[in-house]
Order: sequence, then structure tokens, then C-alpha cells
Amino acid sequence: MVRFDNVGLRYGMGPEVLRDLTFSIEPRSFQFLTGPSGAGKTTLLRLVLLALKPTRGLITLFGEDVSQIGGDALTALRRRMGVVFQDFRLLDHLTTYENVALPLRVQGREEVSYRAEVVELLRWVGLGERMHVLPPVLSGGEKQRAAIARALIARPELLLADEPTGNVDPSLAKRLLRLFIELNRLGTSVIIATHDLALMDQVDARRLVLGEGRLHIYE
Ligand SMILES: Nc1ncnc2c1ncn2[C@@H]1O[C@H](COP(=O)(O)OP(=O)(O)OP(=O)(O)O)[C@@H](O)[C@H]1O
Repeated sequence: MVRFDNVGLRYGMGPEVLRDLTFSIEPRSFQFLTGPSGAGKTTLLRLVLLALKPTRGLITLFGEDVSQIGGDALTALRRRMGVVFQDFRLLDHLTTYENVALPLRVQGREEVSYRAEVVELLRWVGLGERMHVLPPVLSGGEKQRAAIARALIARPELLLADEPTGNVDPSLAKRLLRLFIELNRLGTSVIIATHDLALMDQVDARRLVLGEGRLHIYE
């Protein structure tokens, strides 16, 4: 569902941050993306999300060469992905509940059809008591859980998560990891970018390791 062929990326006139990446992400697969700080994990996720264009090489997403499509078709591809950003990107004027329900509202669904689902997921991530407050009053860990719930709610085909357990304690990190595994079991491909070795050790999953611009894959 994602294929990179000899992809390179540089920011402006800077050095190549990613060099000759060739790999693919299979449907229903689960993998970690890791490597030292500054290795390019966020950059790679932004390429998959179509938030950045490669400087060279070919990216194929859901079978489409992304350099050949634009506008509405790109928006349609993006909607098939769920994302947890490092900085959460919650909308401050919407409640926690409304933020999490947003992907379903965008799909044009009626609130009666999803209300119970959103409330159940919020309870699962421990935000049952916080669903009617605005994001500015949430703690860092609560924001992170709201961002995760928003990324999962529409059961995307591909989920990208950038350090999704960076702000929570180990027991909650374990619980959130179970949520990602459950989503994967239901058919979503999952890519989790993380530094957290203890988290990775909990699952026997493929590891994509970035270093010096190159990718090494451990199956
Ligand atoms: N917008 C940008 N403009 C210029 N350079 C950038 C930009 N974004 C990232 N970089 C550089 O690209 C390299 C890779 O950054 P990236 O954020 O992808 O790494 P990372 O592996 O996600 O790091 P971390 O684990 O610290 O989040 C770094 O050297 C960074 O300074």
C-alpha cells in the first residue's frame, strides 16, 4: 500500500536527509520506524502523508504514483490515512469529543450513528471524564490520547504515529500499544515512529531503522 523507490529528500539547499530509500509497507502489516534523533523519521512520515514531495525517486501510495495526481485525488488519498502528530494538532475551539468525532463528521456521517462509538473509544483511552473540555486545559498525556483516538476512530487503512507514547507513563503506553495492535488486527497497516526500546520490545514486529539517511529493515 506504500512503496518507495530510490527516494531522496533534502530540505532546501541542505544535505540529503534521506537517501535512496526503497521499501514497501504491506496491507495489514505492523512496523516500528526507529533511529536516532534527527535521523529523518518525521520526514519519512511526512513523505508518506504527502505533506512533503521527494527530491528524487518515486512514491506509490494505494497503487497511485503520487507525482501524477493532485488536488482532490491527493485529499482522497490522505483521508485513507490516520495520523498522530508529535505536536497533536488538536483544534482548540472544539471539545475533546468533537475533535475525536471530526474524521467521521468529515465523512458526512450523522452524529447519532457514531456518538456511542466515540464515547466508548474516549473511555478506553481514559478520557471519559474529559470529553467535554477544550484541548487547552488537557495535560500533555491527555492531548496525546485525544490525538490517538482521533486517528483511530475512522479505522483508517494506514495509521502513522509519530512518538505516540512519548508523553504517557509506561502502563498507559502499553495500553495504547494494545489499541494499535487491535486496530492492526482489524486490518489497518500501522507505522509507529519511536525511540522507545521498551515499547518495541513488547511486540515482535518489523523494524525500519533509519541512520545516516539510509534505511535498514529487520523483519
Ligand atoms: N523543515 C525543515 N527544514 C530544514 N531541515 C529540516 C526540516 N525538518 C527537519 N529538518 C532536518 O532534517 C533532519 C531529520 O529531521 P526529522 O525531524 O525527520 O528527524 P527525526 O528522526 O524525526 O527526529 P526526532 O526523533 O528528534 O523527532 C534533521 O537534521 C532536521 O534538522
